[in-house]
Amino acid sequence: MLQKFPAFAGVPGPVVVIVMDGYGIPKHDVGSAIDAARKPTLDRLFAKYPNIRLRAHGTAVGMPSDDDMGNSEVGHNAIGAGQVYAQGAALVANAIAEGAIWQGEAWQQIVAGAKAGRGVLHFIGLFSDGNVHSHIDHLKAMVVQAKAEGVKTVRIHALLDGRDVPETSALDYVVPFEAFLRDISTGGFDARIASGGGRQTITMDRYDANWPMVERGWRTHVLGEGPQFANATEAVNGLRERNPGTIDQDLPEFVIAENGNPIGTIEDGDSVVFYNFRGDRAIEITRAFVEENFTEFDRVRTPRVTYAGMLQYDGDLQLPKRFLVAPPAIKDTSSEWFSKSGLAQYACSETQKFGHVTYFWNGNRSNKFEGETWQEVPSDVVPFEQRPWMKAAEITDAMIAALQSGQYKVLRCNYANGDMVGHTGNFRAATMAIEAVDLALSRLLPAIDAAGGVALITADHGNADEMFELDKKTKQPAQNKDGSFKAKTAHTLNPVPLVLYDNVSGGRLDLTQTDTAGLSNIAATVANLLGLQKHDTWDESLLNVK
Ligand SMILES: O=C(O)[C@H](O)COP(=O)(O)O
Ligand SMILES: [Mn+2]
Ligand SMILES: [Mn+2]
Repeated sequence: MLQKFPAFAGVPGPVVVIVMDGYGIPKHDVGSAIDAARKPTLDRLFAKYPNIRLRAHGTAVGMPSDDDMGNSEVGHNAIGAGQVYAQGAALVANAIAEGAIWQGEAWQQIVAGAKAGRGVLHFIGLFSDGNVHSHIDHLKAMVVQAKAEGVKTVRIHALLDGRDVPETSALDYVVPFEAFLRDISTGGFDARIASGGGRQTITMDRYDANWPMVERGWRTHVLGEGPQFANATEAVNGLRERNPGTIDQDLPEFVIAENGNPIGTIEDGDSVVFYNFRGDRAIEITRAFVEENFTEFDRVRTPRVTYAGMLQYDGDLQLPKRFLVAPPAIKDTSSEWFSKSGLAQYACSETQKFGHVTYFWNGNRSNKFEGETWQEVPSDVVPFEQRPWMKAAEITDAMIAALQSGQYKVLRCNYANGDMVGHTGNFRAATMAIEAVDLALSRLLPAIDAAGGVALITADHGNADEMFELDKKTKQPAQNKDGSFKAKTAHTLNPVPLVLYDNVSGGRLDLTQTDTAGLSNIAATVANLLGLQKHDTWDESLLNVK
């Protein structure tokens, strides 16, 4: 049970945390869909209510360096847990730098498994240095080590990114990596890219949104079905020619073949490492490999393999059982402690972000704490630039109903729009995404007033705030030769807002801007608004009671 907070007895109604996914504070108005959007509700919030800036990237959310952008996993982990843990990206980099990963039982079983079979080790994962789901340097280190430990054949199944890195940068990774693989393939060792495709087309679905995407990945990587090319460089060039204007994340699948035979199907006795460290988009394909009674799609053939994830992706489900690096041990989350303090909690988002406000929020656990209600609004399966409003209205309906029920003391939701539409690189659609969130807030806030509650309105990281790539030197929006701007699909390094929407305290409550204020300060702030002290392990509250 959390102790009472002496300075403030708590607001009469509920405390609502609203995450506007991908809503950063822009540095430039050029290229900011947030500046371009008509957003009277947000404008009024920033003009009339206490608001500060929070750090949402780099070391403030457990990333290895301040050059790393934030992302949903680390952002929601920090908000929900009220603490900063060294995250997957940092844990894996350290385990490799120190060599601890090679001493681990999981790596040894992967190598032993491959050697006992045909000698084939497969790596499947996101093929970039985005450091959101994976890092290509981790893959490189594992290929080098596999050779040193006597594995004969390595096959890589490369998911093209263009979502955490520039939108058509695939060849910047594929060309040098294929050269590296050619150089290291000596003395009977043979390492090649064997299949792949755009990350939004195959394999990396999340939250059960689109299983056919995972099935397509299985058929590509495991069964070797798909358009054939001689190598991955030719595949990327060929697929671009056949699909003009398609950005990397949306490219179709490809298979590398020799004389019509795929070079890297996955067979009995092989070892498979899924080398993403982040779990949301790793869980479905992992289930396809490890579940005996799997019914989500017809696997056609189920090779008996030694399978490992880079991390364990779900602590409650222990998925997968074998993993190369231990995930951050996230403890004492706000959901757990509000639950132990007897508070009923409500969490809502649409499918694309549902796990963000539940599983990520609760420290990468898929089980609820007592007194939690989780509501998922099914997302459409469409390119989101075609529906930038997404399910903002339906999430708002659900939140209003939950507020009106009077059952919940702590509520949270995530509006996916700024992020999911920001990732498409479509500027016009991204402004509409922000406008949809603004409209949703204009409906939700009066319901919070009616319930005697307050809201903290924030974001997990930026995205729609920078829709054009920045020039590396000038940090200004970069232009193509013809004067047009280069579309940007990735997150940003910008801070995010924290607004306190409070019409109940009579002006007693304010927010304190500190140099280090970040997402991990939100949990303690919520506790204080509830009239409770923070848990000892949480970072400081930003609430200032006058
Ligand atoms: O998985 C994704 O869609 C992107 O890599 C990161 O976006 P998110 O961190 O906002 O989910
Ligand atoms: Mn996000
Ligand atoms: Mn995102």
